[in-house]
Amino acid sequence: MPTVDLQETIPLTPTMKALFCPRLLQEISGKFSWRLPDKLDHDQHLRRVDEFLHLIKPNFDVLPTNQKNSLRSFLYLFSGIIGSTNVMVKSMDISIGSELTIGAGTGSSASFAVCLAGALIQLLKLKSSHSYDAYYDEDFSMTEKELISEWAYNCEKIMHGTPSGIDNAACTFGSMISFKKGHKPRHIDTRLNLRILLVDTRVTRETKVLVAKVASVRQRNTAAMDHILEACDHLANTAMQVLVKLSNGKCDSDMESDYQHLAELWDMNHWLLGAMGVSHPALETIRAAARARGLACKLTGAGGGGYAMVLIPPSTHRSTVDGLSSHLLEHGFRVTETTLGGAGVSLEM
Ligand SMILES: Nc1ncnc2c1ncn2[C@@H]1O[C@H](COP(=O)(O)OP(=O)(O)OP(=O)(O)O)[C@@H](O)[C@H]1O
Ligand SMILES: C[C@@](O)(CCO)CC(=O)[O-]
Repeated sequence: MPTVDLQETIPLTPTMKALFCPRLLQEISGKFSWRLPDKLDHDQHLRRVDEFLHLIKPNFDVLPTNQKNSLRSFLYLFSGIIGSTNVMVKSMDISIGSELTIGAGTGSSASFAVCLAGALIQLLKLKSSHSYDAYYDEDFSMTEKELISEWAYNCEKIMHGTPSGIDNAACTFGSMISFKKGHKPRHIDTRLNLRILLVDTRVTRETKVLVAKVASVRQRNTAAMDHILEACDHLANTAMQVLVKLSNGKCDSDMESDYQHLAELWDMNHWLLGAMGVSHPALETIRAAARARGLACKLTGAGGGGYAMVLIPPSTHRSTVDGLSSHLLEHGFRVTETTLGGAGVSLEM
């Protein structure tokens, strides 16, 4: 795992002895299957993983949090998925890379877990198929994607404590999704080329810590915070309507006003997040530079540093985007021009 500067050799037979055959939740009988990630006794399985890691790595507690969580998630998924089958596993090399900055609000933990769960499920498919070619070119089915997302959600619990499930859903299904905790993600078919500047503040932070901070602000100011959260919900719903309109729109002048409306919602969302206490001086510096050029800018993920996103409507002059990028680069930020709505989990073999 070069991204977290970790190279480990994990003994296979002791892993199988200690962690294979995960248990179902107490109230459910039968044998655990990798097809039922939500029925796994998460706490018990994670406890076994932690005990095993302390056994094979006596210095486990002094490792950096990044490395600890990556190892815990890896063993959790490997034993949870492969260890619930009678597929024979042999020694293997697994290497996981990423282009994302870790702990910066672009869901690197979910993307890591989604890729790993996808790879392990594909390995199971290849191992349990009689013909090696049977699954060679096939991508994941919708049911498989749902399982990948659920496994990744379990890993997010290891990383974040109380994740909503939005990051694993976005990483798995790609495109754009409408998401509310506890509900199935809804796919929005926008066919939009929504351009953004993704700006890395280079201020690292931990999502778990920020989420806990918001929870404590809410505990002291419950009614006010609930109104802010409700306002965020309204903004998101309106933004979705605007995105759908933009995706179907044909008339340029309508499009321009829809983009302006989206920019307004973009800024309002940032201000509400700021009221919850998750902005940062570096994010405000980036926002000021974007504002000076008439562009909307908001924080992403849990805030507190990490990334800002500047919306670039199609009418924006190239010189405006280049001027903003140079300005931000000169101030030590990293800038990537990209579009929103990637492909989701997919196989390349
Ligand atoms: N390529 C990778 N290899 C190994 N571990 C990774 C990799 N990418 C992410 N991780 C794990 O994910 C953790 C980062 O999770 P964290 O939630 O703090 O950041 P994030 O997911 O980038 O931010 P956010 O959840 O706010 O979008 C790291 O501590 C590490 O354990
Ligand atoms: C900050 C948060 O909304 C996303 C982190 O990328 C937390 C969550 O939804 O679990």
